[in-house]
Amino acid sequence: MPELVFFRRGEEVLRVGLEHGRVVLGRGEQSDVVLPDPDISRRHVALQHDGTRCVLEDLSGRGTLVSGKPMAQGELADGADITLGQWRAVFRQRGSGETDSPTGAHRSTALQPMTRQAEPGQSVQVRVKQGSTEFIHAPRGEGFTVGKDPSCEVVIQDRFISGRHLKVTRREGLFHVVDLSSTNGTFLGPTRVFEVEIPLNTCLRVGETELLFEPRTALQGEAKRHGLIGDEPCIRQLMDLVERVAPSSAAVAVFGESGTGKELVARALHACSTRADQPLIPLNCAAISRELIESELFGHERGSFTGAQTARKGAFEEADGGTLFLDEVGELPLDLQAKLLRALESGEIKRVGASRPVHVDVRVVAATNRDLLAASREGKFREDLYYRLCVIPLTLPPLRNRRGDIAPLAEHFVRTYAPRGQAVKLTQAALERLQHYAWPGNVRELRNVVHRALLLRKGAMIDGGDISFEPDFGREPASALPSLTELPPGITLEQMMTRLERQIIEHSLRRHGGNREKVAKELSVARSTLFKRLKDWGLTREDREDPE
Ligand SMILES: Nc1ncnc2c1ncn2[C@@H]1O[C@H](COP(=O)(O)OP(=O)(O)OP(=O)(O)O)[C@@H](O)[C@H]1O
Repeated sequence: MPELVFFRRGEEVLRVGLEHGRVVLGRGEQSDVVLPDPDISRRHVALQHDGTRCVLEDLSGRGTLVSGKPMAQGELADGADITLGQWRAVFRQRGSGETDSPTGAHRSTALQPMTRQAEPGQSVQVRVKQGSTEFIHAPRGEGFTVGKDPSCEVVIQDRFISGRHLKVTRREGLFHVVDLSSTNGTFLGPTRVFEVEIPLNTCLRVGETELLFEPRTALQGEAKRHGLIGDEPCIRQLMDLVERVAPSSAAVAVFGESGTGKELVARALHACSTRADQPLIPLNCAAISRELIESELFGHERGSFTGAQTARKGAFEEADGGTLFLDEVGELPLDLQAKLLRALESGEIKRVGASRPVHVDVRVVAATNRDLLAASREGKFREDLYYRLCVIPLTLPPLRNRRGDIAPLAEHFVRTYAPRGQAVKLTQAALERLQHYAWPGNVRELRNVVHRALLLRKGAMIDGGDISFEPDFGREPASALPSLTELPPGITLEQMMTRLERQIIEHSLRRHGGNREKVAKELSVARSTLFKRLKDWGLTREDREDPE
């Protein structure tokens, strides 16, 4: 196909295929190819190709320079060099074949509309869209690279894009895009571009991915989309990182004290990834008995152990194509750690009792509130597994180190738990009480405190006096179980039962020095049930762990 190759400052910038029909070049937005240059007329020149000949028609009234001579109208020779302000366009009768989609006369290819430039200092973002999934990259600094390689600021898993595909630099309200010699090219509309300046609200295509440059929406809004509230710089940075690393398949380890939101981060990673329409399978390694954990992870064949009456898929197979969230990964027994490592390295798993392995495509996100490196020094966690899980480490700071998030989180939980139709508010005194507390159980504890205050409040608002904190487990002297008359009046039977259940469990935990195995045995409840209760009540801090 014939084509026009555009150069600026001696560099090839873009190619436009010339189909049959008329293509108008000019400064005005109505032109088929828009060239931002004050020396160019709104509609400067038209090219008409009839399949064999290409005829140029000057529309500027001043004549268009073709190979150094002004031309009003005439046939273009192969290699004719058209001067257009600071641009040059060379006509090639036989294109290089790289322009696989032409710029047609009736399909406006607005290469560089002059409108909607970003104001200096205006925050901008890039919306990365792949099919039904999308995520936001909020650039920091003046430039970023896009590609498959994890060293890029925007990492995209797309089989048609190169390791380092393109580079974007902000330049005077525009985005200067340079294709880094990618194999499959960078496209603006139907046109392959090599270097181009684009304004806001422009969409580039790389492989099967679209990059939309747009004004920044508040990150808080984006974070909220994944259920993560928080506007402290550490949380914004974390969300930024989540959005950057989500599209790759690299293993992510989320560190943080219990209740800081690790599972929420894992869900955000999944939601921002290209796997978002596939399952996210969470598995709590601490809540499953040692006997069952292998089968929960890898599945089992029928009859492989007593009680295995049917074959069953494990979490790895369930998560095939999606994400496996391994919560409390530090609790995994050593023999299972070896099997997990093998599965991660080979991409294959073997069901319990199976003779053959099966291939799985799973992205693993692990979370822990333990110092896994310290655990590996003590021989409790395999160091090689640590490095395999921790390709990208993310750390959630405890709530006491991001006090700016306490009020928005508390208000969020009030909205979540308030009776339908009631707009309950926290008074200043209540907010102050919340602000001055240490939050050993982090956001989960804040959630519980707010929920309790909402249930037990005396007035329409939640006041300082309605706030009560969880008893500091471990330091509270062992006490006998309370009598029912000590329970506050006006709460439902279900709430009373929950409260009583909690007190019984706490009491038992105290007596057994926090050993959950013993508590589960004494109260005849499954370890997983006990763990779930403790988690719901924010009682799973590391300092409350079983002394193993
Ligand atoms: N930033 C946040 N915004 C909104 N809700 C949050 C946030 N962080 C945590 N939560 C809420 O707090 C509770 C605990 O969060 P989550 O289960 O993700 O913590 P975790 O770190 O995984 O805890 P654990 O280590 O005990 O498993 C959940 O109800 C979660 O929705």
